[in-house]
Amino acid sequence: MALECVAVLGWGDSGSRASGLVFNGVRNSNRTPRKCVCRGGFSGLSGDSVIKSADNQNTGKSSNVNDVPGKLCKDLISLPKPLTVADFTVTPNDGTKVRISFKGLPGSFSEDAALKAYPKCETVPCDEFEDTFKAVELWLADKAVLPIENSSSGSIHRNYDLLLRHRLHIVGEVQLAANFCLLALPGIKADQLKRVLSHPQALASSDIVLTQLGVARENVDDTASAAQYVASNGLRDAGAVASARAAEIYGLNILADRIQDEPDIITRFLVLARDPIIPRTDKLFKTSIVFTLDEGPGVLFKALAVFALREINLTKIESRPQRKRPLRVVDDSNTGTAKYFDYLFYIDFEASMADPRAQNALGHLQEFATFLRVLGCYPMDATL
Ligand SMILES: O=C(O)C(=O)Cc1ccccc1
Repeated sequence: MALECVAVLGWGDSGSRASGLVFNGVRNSNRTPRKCVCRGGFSGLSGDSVIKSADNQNTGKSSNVNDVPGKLCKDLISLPKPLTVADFTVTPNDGTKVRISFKGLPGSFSEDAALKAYPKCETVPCDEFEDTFKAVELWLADKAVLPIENSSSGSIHRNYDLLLRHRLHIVGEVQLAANFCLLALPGIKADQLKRVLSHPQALASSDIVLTQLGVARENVDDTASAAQYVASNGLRDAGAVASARAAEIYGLNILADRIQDEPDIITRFLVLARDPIIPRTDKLFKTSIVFTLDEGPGVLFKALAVFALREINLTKIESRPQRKRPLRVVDDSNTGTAKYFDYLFYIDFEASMADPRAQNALGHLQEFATFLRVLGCYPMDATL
């Protein structure tokens, strides 16, 4: 079992700032990777400089790393190395695999999304969306991949609610064009199928082909579970809508490929992590926020204006009722008492938090929003 880690990280040269930032993290070094305890200012110092300052602290004398005897030198080399930008990159450079949690069985489209983002990752299948969050929170996984919206059926509302309930940060997005295949046991032909199992969204997106076949549709949790169920129960009258990778994993045949009604059905997934990434301006970044507003005419207009005024493009807006406080009671002496739904607004906008326009827009929004949280700032997926 790895040790729990607390690292105190120095940013820039200021000691006061350095001592202010405490986070839990995994430090990669060129020794056996493990969670480690690192304390001290790492600000802009080379490894040698750190060795020197440690030596100076012990002896009170000035020394040069080249002068120290072999034994001491060896001990010093085994000291933790200063954190570098590489420690914050998505893929460890020592060959260890990033562990990514996803909902579903191996072969599901969510696993495809994880593999698209991190081709060498180790995937961690989970039963429920909530478990993918917990896996990261409990250090069983480094990141979670979560579908958030789909070009044919829209937002996955439950996952918006989970983003708010948990404290993970959005660190990336993945857009995946799913290729839905009709799978069956080897030797079975399409006209022998009486029913087809899959995730409801895959069944809905393959409506034309399934209607032509005249089969009954059965919902299951994810596309790969459908394939696994047909294979492990040896079902000769049942097919599954799933990926080509699921066919390979569960030993099924592909009877038809690209059976979706529209040629491109895109699912957008979010990548979540315990720590946020450092926003940059040298490539396209997106920021996701959630906020609440007071009741009143034009308040949403005013909220959207903070972005329009700074020419910041919005890519998504979603509203969800506030579960804990669903109704707002408004008393008006003229019109009486009214009850309104109280909403959370989720917005994605095309700007990095390192961009002053984004900072000013959020500063402006904060002046009248009753609650505001930045869910993450992350590079846009421009691969499709
Ligand atoms: O069921 C799956 O394989 C999933 O990952 C959910 C899903 C279903 C259909 C399209 C994209 C994601």
